[in-house]
Amino acid sequence: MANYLIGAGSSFLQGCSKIQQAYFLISKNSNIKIVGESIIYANPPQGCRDYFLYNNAVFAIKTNLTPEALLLFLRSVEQKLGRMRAFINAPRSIDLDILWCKNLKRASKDLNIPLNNLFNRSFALIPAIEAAKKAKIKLELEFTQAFEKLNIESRFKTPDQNLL
Ligand SMILES: Nc1ncnc2c1ncn2[C@@H]1O[C@H](COP(=O)(O)OP(=O)(O)OP(=O)(O)O)[C@@H](O)[C@H]1O
Ligand SMILES: Nc1nc2c(c(=O)[nH]1)N=C(CO)CN2
Repeated sequence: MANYLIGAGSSFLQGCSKIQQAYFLISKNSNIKIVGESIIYANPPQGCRDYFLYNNAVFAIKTNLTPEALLLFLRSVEQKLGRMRAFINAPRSIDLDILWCKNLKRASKDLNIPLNNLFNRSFALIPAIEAAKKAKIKLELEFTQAFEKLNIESRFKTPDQNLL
């Protein structure tokens, strides 16, 4: 069984519920065991010019599926939850990405592990570290080093803080 970290993001108003539904559908797959999860964060969009807040969370899982089979399964969950790909960075009901896998790397057009930009996207990195900690998964030093470079206060604002 391999340990993976799965990133979930939604830019819909009901983003939290999309992430909860994704969690539920993943937990129903008999080949996957969820072993930890982060809280659901509300973050300003990063790396794109959206106006709305995103919800983001990370699930730590154990599975025997190959990375390719896991990605196909995650795509099927996205479909079930109404994911459309109208254009690049289009508002998304749910985006599920393989962020990282213990002792495994991939670098092809269709699958990068760790996911490109994981280490400079605070919306993915912070919940990834949290989920791994809950699951007692030991992460590489690269995670701590990247975390220390983040300016967390300026990157994580709750909706209430944005009104100040
Ligand atoms: N680790 C990975 N997890 C998920 N998709 C990946 C991964 N590595 C490469 N991809 C590829 O990324 C492509 C784009 O995925 P998607 O449509 O979810 O993009 P996006 O959500 O618009 O952008 P982002 O990459 O920022 O999530 C897919 O075709 C997929 O094959
Ligand atoms: N905060 C946040 N920003 C983003 C996100 C996301 O999930 N959260 N996803 C993007 C495209 O994948 C682009 N920007």
